[in-house]
Amino acid sequence: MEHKIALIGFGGVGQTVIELLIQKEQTLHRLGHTFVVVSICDLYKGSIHDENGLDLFKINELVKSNDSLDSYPTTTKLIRGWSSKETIMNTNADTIIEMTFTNTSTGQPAIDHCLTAFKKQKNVVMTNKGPVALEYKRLYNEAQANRVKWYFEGAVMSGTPALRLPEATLVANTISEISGILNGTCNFILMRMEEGISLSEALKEAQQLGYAEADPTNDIEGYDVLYKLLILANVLLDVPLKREDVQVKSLTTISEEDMKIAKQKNAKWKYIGSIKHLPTGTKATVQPELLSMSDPLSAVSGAMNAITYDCDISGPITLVGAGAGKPETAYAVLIDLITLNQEIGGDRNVHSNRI
Ligand SMILES: NC(=O)C1=CN([C@@H]2O[C@H](COP(=O)(O)OP(=O)(O)OC[C@H]3O[C@@H](n4cnc5c(N)ncnc54)[C@H](OP(=O)(O)O)[C@@H]3O)[C@@H](O)[C@H]2O)C=CC1
Ligand SMILES: N[C@@H](CC=O)C(=O)O
Repeated sequence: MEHKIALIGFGGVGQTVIELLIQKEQTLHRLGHTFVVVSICDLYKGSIHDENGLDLFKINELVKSNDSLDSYPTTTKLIRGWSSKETIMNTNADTIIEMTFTNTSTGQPAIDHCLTAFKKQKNVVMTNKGPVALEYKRLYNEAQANRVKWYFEGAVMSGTPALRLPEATLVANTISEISGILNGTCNFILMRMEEGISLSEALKEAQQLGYAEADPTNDIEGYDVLYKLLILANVLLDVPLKREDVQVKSLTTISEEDMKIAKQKNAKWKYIGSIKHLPTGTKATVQPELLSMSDPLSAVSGAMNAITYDCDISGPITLVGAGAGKPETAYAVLIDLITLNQEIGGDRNVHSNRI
Protein backbone atom coordinates (compact mmCIF):
# COMPACT_ATOMS: atom_id res chain seq x y z
CA MET A 1 0.00 0.00 0.00
CA GLU A 2 1.39 3.43 -0.96
CA HIS A 3 1.13 5.91 1.92
CA LYS A 4 1.79 9.57 1.05
CA ILE A 5 3.28 11.75 3.78
CA ALA A 6 4.03 15.45 4.33
CA LEU A 7 6.70 16.67 6.76
CA ILE A 8 5.99 19.89 8.65
CA GLY A 9 9.18 20.98 10.44
CA PHE A 10 12.42 19.79 8.89
CA GLY A 11 15.01 20.17 11.65
CA GLY A 12 17.12 17.42 13.22
CA VAL A 13 14.30 14.89 13.57
CA GLY A 14 12.65 15.61 10.20
CA GLN A 15 15.93 15.28 8.32
CA THR A 16 16.61 11.98 10.08
CA VAL A 17 13.16 10.67 9.07
CA ILE A 18 14.31 11.04 5.44
CA GLU A 19 17.58 9.22 6.25
CA LEU A 20 15.65 6.38 7.90
CA LEU A 21 13.25 6.04 4.96
CA ILE A 22 16.28 5.62 2.70
CA GLN A 23 18.18 3.34 5.09
CA LYS A 24 15.18 1.11 5.86
CA GLU A 25 13.66 1.03 2.40
CA GLN A 26 14.21 -2.71 1.93
CA THR A 27 12.93 -3.60 5.40
CA LEU A 28 9.84 -1.48 4.83
CA HIS A 29 9.34 -3.07 1.42
CA ARG A 30 9.65 -6.55 2.94
CA LEU A 31 7.05 -5.56 5.56
CA GLY A 32 4.76 -4.30 2.81
CA HIS A 33 5.04 -0.54 3.45
CA THR A 34 5.73 2.12 0.83
CA PHE A 35 5.99 5.66 2.14
CA VAL A 36 6.12 8.44 -0.44
CA VAL A 37 7.16 11.92 0.77
CA VAL A 38 5.14 14.45 -1.25
CA SER A 39 5.70 17.65 0.80
CA ILE A 40 8.29 19.13 3.13
CA CYS A 41 7.76 22.49 4.80
CA ASP A 42 10.19 24.21 7.13
CA LEU A 43 10.49 27.84 8.21
CA TYR A 44 14.27 27.78 7.85
CA LYS A 45 15.00 25.15 5.17
CA GLY A 46 12.22 26.13 2.74
CA SER A 47 9.19 24.34 1.37
CA ILE A 48 8.64 21.97 -1.58
CA HIS A 49 5.80 19.80 -2.84
CA ASP A 50 5.46 17.27 -5.66
CA GLU A 51 2.25 15.26 -5.82
CA ASN A 52 4.13 12.33 -7.38
CA GLY A 53 6.74 12.21 -4.63
CA LEU A 54 10.02 13.97 -3.85
CA ASP A 55 13.43 12.42 -4.48
CA LEU A 56 14.71 11.46 -1.02
CA PHE A 57 18.30 11.00 -2.19
CA LYS A 58 18.40 14.55 -3.59
CA ILE A 59 16.90 15.91 -0.37
CA ASN A 60 19.44 14.02 1.70
CA GLU A 61 22.27 15.43 -0.44
CA LEU A 62 20.97 18.97 0.13
CA VAL A 63 20.80 18.36 3.88
CA LYS A 64 24.32 16.93 3.99
CA SER A 65 25.72 19.92 2.11
CA ASN A 66 23.77 22.31 4.36
CA ASP A 67 21.77 23.59 1.41
CA SER A 68 18.17 24.75 1.69
CA LEU A 69 15.28 23.04 -0.07
CA ASP A 70 15.27 26.02 -2.47
CA SER A 71 18.11 24.22 -4.30
CA TYR A 72 15.91 21.16 -4.98
CA PRO A 73 15.72 20.75 -8.79
CA THR A 74 12.63 22.05 -10.55
CA THR A 75 10.29 19.43 -12.02
CA THR A 76 6.99 19.88 -13.90
CA LYS A 77 4.91 19.25 -10.79
CA LEU A 78 7.12 21.00 -8.24
CA ILE A 79 5.53 23.71 -6.09
CA ARG A 80 7.71 25.87 -3.86
CA GLY A 81 7.08 28.19 -0.97
CA TRP A 82 3.88 26.90 0.66
CA SER A 83 3.50 27.84 4.32
CA SER A 84 2.80 25.07 6.83
CA LYS A 85 -0.96 25.80 6.69
CA GLU A 86 -0.95 25.89 2.85
CA THR A 87 0.95 22.60 2.81
CA ILE A 88 -1.56 20.89 5.10
CA MET A 89 -4.52 22.33 3.18
CA ASN A 90 -3.22 21.57 -0.33
CA THR A 91 -0.98 18.52 -0.11
CA ASN A 92 -2.20 15.17 -1.44
CA ALA A 93 -0.55 13.45 1.57
CA ASP A 94 -2.61 10.99 3.61
CA THR A 95 -0.65 11.79 6.76
CA ILE A 96 0.95 14.94 8.15
CA ILE A 97 4.08 14.47 10.25
CA GLU A 98 4.30 17.39 12.68
CA MET A 99 7.87 18.01 13.88
CA THR A 100 7.99 21.74 14.55
CA PHE A 101 9.40 23.03 17.85
CA THR A 102 7.52 22.32 21.09
CA ASN A 103 5.90 25.55 22.25
CA THR A 104 5.48 25.13 26.00
CA SER A 105 3.28 28.17 26.51
CA THR A 106 0.60 27.85 23.81
CA GLY A 107 1.32 24.63 21.90
CA GLN A 108 1.01 26.70 18.69
CA PRO A 109 1.27 26.60 15.73
CA ALA A 110 1.22 22.81 16.13
CA ILE A 111 -2.31 22.68 17.59
CA ASP A 112 -3.65 24.50 14.52
CA HIS A 113 -1.59 22.21 12.29
CA CYS A 114 -3.39 19.21 13.83
CA LEU A 115 -6.86 20.78 13.64
CA THR A 116 -6.36 21.77 10.00
CA ALA A 117 -5.11 18.29 9.13
CA PHE A 118 -8.02 16.55 10.87
CA LYS A 119 -10.57 18.77 9.10
CA LYS A 120 -8.91 17.81 5.79
CA GLN A 121 -9.32 14.12 6.82
CA LYS A 122 -5.57 13.63 7.17
CA ASN A 123 -3.93 11.53 9.88
CA VAL A 124 -1.30 13.19 12.07
CA VAL A 125 1.89 11.66 13.43
CA MET A 126 3.86 13.96 15.72
CA THR A 127 6.92 14.21 17.93
CA ASN A 128 5.87 17.64 19.19
CA LYS A 129 4.66 17.42 22.80
CA GLY A 130 2.75 20.71 22.97
CA PRO A 131 -0.60 19.73 21.40
CA VAL A 132 -0.80 16.39 23.21
CA ALA A 133 0.04 17.92 26.59
CA LEU A 134 -2.25 20.95 26.31
CA GLU A 135 -5.19 19.84 24.15
CA TYR A 136 -5.28 16.06 24.31
CA LYS A 137 -9.05 15.57 24.73
CA ARG A 138 -10.04 18.19 22.16
CA LEU A 139 -7.65 16.88 19.51
CA TYR A 140 -8.49 13.24 20.25
CA ASN A 141 -12.19 14.04 19.78
CA GLU A 142 -11.49 15.98 16.56
CA ALA A 143 -9.46 13.08 15.15
CA GLN A 144 -12.27 10.67 16.02
CA ALA A 145 -14.95 12.97 14.58
CA ASN A 146 -13.05 13.14 11.30
CA ARG A 147 -12.31 9.39 11.33
CA VAL A 148 -8.55 9.87 11.14
CA LYS A 149 -5.70 8.70 13.34
CA TRP A 150 -3.42 10.66 15.63
CA TYR A 151 -0.19 9.13 16.93
CA PHE A 152 2.60 10.71 18.95
CA GLU A 153 4.86 7.95 20.28
CA GLY A 154 7.97 10.17 19.92
CA ALA A 155 6.55 12.81 22.26
CA VAL A 156 7.51 10.76 25.35
CA MET A 157 10.92 9.03 25.47
CA SER A 158 11.53 9.30 21.71
CA GLY A 159 11.76 5.80 20.15
CA THR A 160 11.26 3.92 23.45
CA PRO A 161 7.62 2.76 23.46
CA ALA A 162 6.58 4.55 26.65
CA LEU A 163 3.02 5.03 25.36
CA ARG A 164 2.37 2.15 22.98
CA LEU A 165 3.82 -0.57 25.23
CA PRO A 166 1.55 0.12 28.23
CA GLU A 167 -1.42 0.83 25.92
CA ALA A 168 -0.96 -2.52 24.26
CA THR A 169 0.06 -4.70 27.18
CA LEU A 170 -0.85 -3.19 30.57
CA VAL A 171 -4.42 -2.30 29.74
CA ALA A 172 -6.13 -4.56 32.30
CA ASN A 173 -4.05 -3.19 35.19
CA THR A 174 -4.91 -0.15 37.27
CA ILE A 175 -1.79 2.01 37.25
CA SER A 176 -1.37 3.86 40.56
CA GLU A 177 1.88 5.65 39.80
CA ILE A 178 4.09 6.54 36.83
CA SER A 179 7.52 7.94 37.56
CA GLY A 180 10.95 8.12 36.05
CA ILE A 181 13.77 9.90 34.33
CA LEU A 182 11.98 11.57 31.42
CA ASN A 183 14.48 14.09 30.08
CA GLY A 184 17.62 12.94 28.28
CA THR A 185 19.23 16.38 28.33
CA CYS A 186 18.92 16.70 32.13
CA ASN A 187 20.13 13.16 32.74
CA PHE A 188 23.09 13.77 30.43
CA ILE A 189 23.88 17.06 32.20
CA LEU A 190 23.78 15.39 35.64
CA MET A 191 26.17 12.68 34.40
CA ARG A 192 28.60 15.32 33.08
CA MET A 193 28.31 17.36 36.30
CA GLU A 194 29.30 14.22 38.25
CA GLU A 195 32.40 14.19 36.02
CA GLY A 196 33.20 17.77 37.03
CA ILE A 197 31.80 19.65 33.99
CA SER A 198 29.68 22.77 34.59
CA LEU A 199 25.94 22.76 33.85
CA SER A 200 26.32 25.28 31.00
CA GLU A 201 29.15 23.30 29.34
CA ALA A 202 27.19 20.06 29.66
CA LEU A 203 24.13 21.75 28.15
CA LYS A 204 26.20 22.85 25.14
CA GLU A 205 27.27 19.23 24.63
CA ALA A 206 23.64 18.04 24.87
CA GLN A 207 22.65 20.62 22.23
CA GLN A 208 25.42 19.44 19.90
CA LEU A 209 24.21 15.86 20.31
CA GLY A 210 20.67 16.87 19.30
CA TYR A 211 19.07 16.01 22.67
CA ALA A 212 18.03 19.48 23.81
CA GLU A 213 14.91 21.40 22.79
CA ALA A 214 15.14 24.39 20.43
CA ASP A 215 14.78 26.45 23.61
CA PRO A 216 16.81 24.41 26.14
CA THR A 217 15.27 26.19 29.13
CA ASN A 218 12.37 23.82 28.44
CA ASP A 219 14.69 20.97 29.42
CA ILE A 220 16.51 22.42 32.40
CA GLU A 221 13.57 24.32 33.91
CA GLY A 222 11.51 21.12 33.83
CA TYR A 223 8.82 22.10 31.30
CA ASP A 224 9.74 19.20 29.01
CA VAL A 225 9.21 16.67 31.84
CA LEU A 226 6.09 18.53 32.93
CA TYR A 227 4.69 18.16 29.40
CA LYS A 228 5.55 14.47 29.31
CA LEU A 229 3.75 13.98 32.65
CA LEU A 230 0.66 15.74 31.26
CA ILE A 231 0.73 13.38 28.26
CA LEU A 232 1.16 10.26 30.42
CA ALA A 233 -1.63 11.37 32.77
CA ASN A 234 -4.08 12.19 29.99
CA VAL A 235 -3.30 9.31 27.65
CA LEU A 236 -2.54 6.43 30.02
CA LEU A 237 -4.32 7.33 33.27
CA ASP A 238 -7.27 9.25 31.84
CA VAL A 239 -6.52 12.05 34.35
CA PRO A 240 -7.01 15.53 32.80
CA LEU A 241 -3.89 16.91 34.53
CA LYS A 242 -3.07 20.56 33.83
CA ARG A 243 0.22 22.51 34.05
CA GLU A 244 -0.84 24.26 37.25
CA ASP A 245 -1.44 20.88 38.98
CA VAL A 246 2.27 19.96 38.79
CA GLN A 247 4.97 21.19 41.22
CA VAL A 248 8.12 21.88 39.20
CA LYS A 249 11.64 22.51 40.56
CA SER A 250 14.38 23.48 38.11
CA LEU A 251 17.51 21.37 37.48
CA THR A 252 19.52 24.55 38.09
CA THR A 253 18.80 24.23 41.83
CA ILE A 254 21.53 21.55 41.85
CA SER A 255 24.92 23.08 42.69
CA GLU A 256 28.47 21.73 42.46
CA GLU A 257 28.30 21.46 46.27
CA ASP A 258 25.22 19.21 45.97
CA MET A 259 27.16 16.98 43.56
CA LYS A 260 29.98 16.63 46.13
CA ILE A 261 27.50 15.78 48.89
CA ALA A 262 25.94 13.08 46.67
CA LYS A 263 29.39 11.55 46.12
CA GLN A 264 30.11 11.54 49.87
CA LYS A 265 26.78 9.82 50.51
CA ASN A 266 27.37 7.32 47.70
CA ALA A 267 24.20 8.57 46.07
CA LYS A 268 23.17 10.16 42.73
CA TRP A 269 21.02 13.10 41.75
CA LYS A 270 18.35 12.29 39.19
CA TYR A 271 15.73 14.58 37.68
CA ILE A 272 12.48 12.75 38.39
CA GLY A 273 8.97 13.28 37.07
CA SER A 274 6.23 11.49 38.94
CA ILE A 275 2.47 11.24 39.04
CA LYS A 276 0.63 9.26 41.73
CA HIS A 277 -2.92 8.58 42.74
CA LEU A 278 -3.37 9.35 46.46
CA PRO A 279 -6.59 9.19 48.54
CA THR A 280 -6.44 13.02 48.51
CA GLY A 281 -6.18 13.22 44.70
CA THR A 282 -3.43 13.15 42.10
CA LYS A 283 0.05 14.37 43.07
CA ALA A 284 2.49 15.29 40.30
CA THR A 285 6.03 16.59 40.73
CA VAL A 286 9.12 17.35 38.64
CA GLN A 287 12.24 17.74 40.76
CA PRO A 288 15.85 16.68 41.39
CA GLU A 289 15.90 13.73 43.81
CA LEU A 290 18.86 12.15 45.60
CA LEU A 291 18.77 8.40 44.97
CA SER A 292 20.78 5.70 46.73
CA MET A 293 22.96 3.46 44.55
CA SER A 294 20.58 0.56 45.26
CA ASP A 295 17.81 2.39 43.42
CA PRO A 296 17.71 1.01 39.85
CA LEU A 297 17.17 4.52 38.45
CA SER A 298 20.58 5.63 39.81
CA ALA A 299 22.25 3.42 37.16
CA VAL A 300 20.45 5.11 34.24
CA SER A 301 22.99 7.49 32.75
CA GLY A 302 23.64 9.72 29.73
CA ALA A 303 20.63 10.60 27.59
CA MET A 304 18.98 7.35 28.69
CA ASN A 305 15.50 7.53 30.22
CA ALA A 306 13.58 5.13 32.43
CA ILE A 307 9.91 4.92 33.34
CA THR A 308 8.16 2.77 35.93
CA TYR A 309 4.46 1.93 35.77
CA ASP A 310 3.12 0.74 39.13
CA CYS A 311 0.43 -1.76 38.22
CA ASP A 312 -2.06 -3.41 40.60
CA ILE A 313 -1.73 -6.86 39.01
CA SER A 314 1.62 -6.93 37.22
CA GLY A 315 3.47 -4.92 39.91
CA PRO A 316 6.10 -2.32 38.99
CA ILE A 317 7.27 -2.54 35.39
CA THR A 318 10.24 -0.45 34.29
CA LEU A 319 11.16 0.43 30.75
CA VAL A 320 14.67 1.79 30.10
CA GLY A 321 15.69 3.32 26.78
CA ALA A 322 16.71 6.38 24.86
CA GLY A 323 14.71 9.47 25.74
CA ALA A 324 16.11 11.77 23.08
CA GLY A 325 18.19 11.79 19.93
CA LYS A 326 17.51 12.28 16.26
CA PRO A 327 17.52 8.65 15.03
CA GLU A 328 15.58 7.44 18.07
CA THR A 329 12.89 10.09 17.61
CA ALA A 330 12.75 9.57 13.84
CA TYR A 331 12.24 5.87 14.59
CA ALA A 332 9.17 6.77 16.66
CA VAL A 333 7.76 8.48 13.55
CA LEU A 334 8.46 5.39 11.49
CA ILE A 335 6.80 3.02 13.95
CA ASP A 336 3.76 5.34 14.14
CA LEU A 337 3.52 5.22 10.34
CA ILE A 338 3.82 1.44 10.30
CA THR A 339 1.17 1.14 13.03
CA LEU A 340 -1.05 3.49 11.08
CA ASN A 341 -0.80 1.26 8.02
CA GLN A 342 -1.60 -1.78 10.16
CA GLU A 343 -4.53 -0.02 11.84
CA ILE A 344 -5.95 1.23 8.55
CA GLY A 345 -5.57 -2.28 7.16
CA GLY A 346 -7.29 -3.77 10.20
CA ASP A 347 -9.86 -0.93 10.44
CA ARG A 348 -9.37 -0.41 14.19
CA ASN A 349 -10.20 2.83 15.98
CA VAL A 350 -7.70 5.47 17.07
CA HIS A 351 -6.32 4.43 20.50
CA SER A 352 -8.85 1.62 20.68
CA ASN A 353 -6.80 -0.03 23.44
CA ARG A 354 -6.53 3.06 25.65
CA ILE A 355 -6.76 2.49 29.44
N1 LIG B 1 15.37 15.97 19.28
C1 LIG B 1 14.87 15.08 20.12
O1 LIG B 1 15.58 14.27 20.72
C2 LIG B 1 13.40 15.03 20.35
C3 LIG B 1 12.57 15.98 19.82
N2 LIG B 1 11.21 15.92 20.06
C4 LIG B 1 10.35 16.95 19.51
O2 LIG B 1 10.36 16.82 18.08
C5 LIG B 1 10.19 18.12 17.48
C6 LIG B 1 11.31 18.35 16.47
O3 LIG B 1 12.53 18.27 17.16
P1 LIG B 1 13.90 18.69 16.42
O4 LIG B 1 13.88 18.26 15.01
O5 LIG B 1 14.97 18.22 17.32
O6 LIG B 1 13.76 20.27 16.47
P2 LIG B 1 14.45 21.37 15.51
O7 LIG B 1 14.38 22.64 16.25
O8 LIG B 1 15.75 20.85 15.00
O9 LIG B 1 13.45 21.41 14.25
C7 LIG B 1 12.21 22.02 14.24
C8 LIG B 1 12.07 22.65 12.87
O10 LIG B 1 10.73 23.11 12.69
C9 LIG B 1 10.80 24.37 12.02
N3 LIG B 1 9.55 25.10 12.25
C10 LIG B 1 9.16 25.78 13.34
N4 LIG B 1 7.91 26.31 13.15
C11 LIG B 1 7.52 25.95 11.91
C12 LIG B 1 6.37 26.20 11.10
N5 LIG B 1 5.35 26.93 11.55
N6 LIG B 1 6.33 25.70 9.85
C13 LIG B 1 7.35 24.97 9.36
N7 LIG B 1 8.48 24.70 10.07
C14 LIG B 1 8.56 25.18 11.32
C15 LIG B 1 12.01 25.04 12.64
O11 LIG B 1 12.44 26.13 11.83
P3 LIG B 1 13.26 27.32 12.57
O12 LIG B 1 14.54 26.70 13.02
O13 LIG B 1 13.42 28.37 11.51
O14 LIG B 1 12.39 27.76 13.71
C16 LIG B 1 12.99 23.88 12.67
O15 LIG B 1 13.71 23.75 11.46
C17 LIG B 1 10.17 19.14 18.63
O16 LIG B 1 8.83 19.45 18.93
C18 LIG B 1 10.80 18.37 19.79
O17 LIG B 1 10.28 18.79 21.03
C19 LIG B 1 10.64 14.89 20.75
C20 LIG B 1 11.42 13.90 21.26
C21 LIG B 1 12.86 13.92 21.16
N1 LIG C 1 14.71 17.50 24.91
C1 LIG C 1 14.17 16.22 25.22
C2 LIG C 1 13.99 15.40 23.97
C3 LIG C 1 12.61 15.31 23.60
O1 LIG C 1 11.70 14.96 24.30
C4 LIG C 1 15.10 15.43 26.14
O2 LIG C 1 16.23 15.88 26.33
O3 LIG C 1 14.67 14.40 26.66
